[in-house]
Amino acid sequence: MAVFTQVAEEEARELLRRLQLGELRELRGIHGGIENTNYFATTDQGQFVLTLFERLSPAQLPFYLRLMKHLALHGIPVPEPHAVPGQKQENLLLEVAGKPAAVVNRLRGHSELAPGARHCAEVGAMLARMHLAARDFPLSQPNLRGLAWWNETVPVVLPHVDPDQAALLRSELAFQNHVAASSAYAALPRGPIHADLFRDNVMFEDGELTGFFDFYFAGVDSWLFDIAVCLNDWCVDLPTGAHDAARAAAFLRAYASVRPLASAERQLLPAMLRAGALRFWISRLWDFHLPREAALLKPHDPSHFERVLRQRVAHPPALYAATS
Ligand SMILES: Nc1ncnc2c1ncn2[C@@H]1O[C@H](COP(=O)(O)OP(=O)(O)OP(=O)(O)O)[C@@H](O)[C@H]1O
Ligand SMILES: N[C@@H](CCO)C(=O)O
Repeated sequence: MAVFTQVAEEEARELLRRLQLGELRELRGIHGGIENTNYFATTDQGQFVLTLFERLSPAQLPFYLRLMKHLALHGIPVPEPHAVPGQKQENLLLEVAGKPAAVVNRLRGHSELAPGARHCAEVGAMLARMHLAARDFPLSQPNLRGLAWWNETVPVVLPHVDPDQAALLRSELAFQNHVAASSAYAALPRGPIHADLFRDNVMFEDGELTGFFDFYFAGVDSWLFDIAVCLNDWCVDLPTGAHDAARAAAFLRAYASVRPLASAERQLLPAMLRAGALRFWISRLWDFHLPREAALLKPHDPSHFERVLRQRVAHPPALYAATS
């Protein structure tokens, strides 16, 4: 369940009035997600989502909320956060029940958990549009689950894994540090990325993409890393983690039709697929073995991304044809 903090209807009604989003008709807790408290709020003007941030530091939130606003204003379908009219429009962070909070538009549709090549192509094309639309976003915050975090966290999870897994974590981390020091890596185009665009963070309605959401791992990093995170989720078979060449080609062709990949990106794609798998293997190991507040977390299976990483190392996919 994902209502960690109860919100009184009266408080939600008052807030929606202040935001000039209409008169509350229904407030319903959302039973999904493990990080934040979420409610669907329906008013006589539309459908919104009220999120109370349970864990994220208020210092990090303006980057996420203003990025969503920026993307929405540039025509990318993402939940648009609302500010109180008359106050500074960049002030999107609200307070509800003593917690930092936001009110955003509700996206239509549902997540496509068994995507085909057409869904992957839609996500690829929209991801490229999103990268381009975020180029002039003025705030900067690093990807807080990037290389520095992997270097910090691998030693923390090593005591919890077997010797074979420890050897793979150590060697892959060394490989990624080596890649990050290369001139090709320095040449990768960068900007704000979603960094967690899995199947459950995208909505479709009648086969059409209606939006990307859950931007709370976004940060500035290489665009290629975002592509790799998507390929590792949208274009692998669950639960084996095996690469699906048709879906990957559809994704990459659609992405490259909006923004052709640079030569450094084509060169580093296999390495970045390994990086994307390593990132989620580490975070899942961390959540599994070192739960922060056990009651709030139902950790994802870490072994899935161990399998994806082993596959990426053993069989670097030949994806280049789709990218040029
Ligand atoms: N803007 C939105 N429009 C439509 N549905 C939304 C929106 N935001 C959240 N939801 C719904 O609420 C559910 C939970 O949201 P979300 O996945 O962001 O949870 P979380 O706890 O914040 O994060 P996590 O996915 O990391 O557990 C989503 O699966 C989705 O069904
Ligand atoms: N997408 C992440 C969860 C964090 O939102 C995972 O599958 O491990």
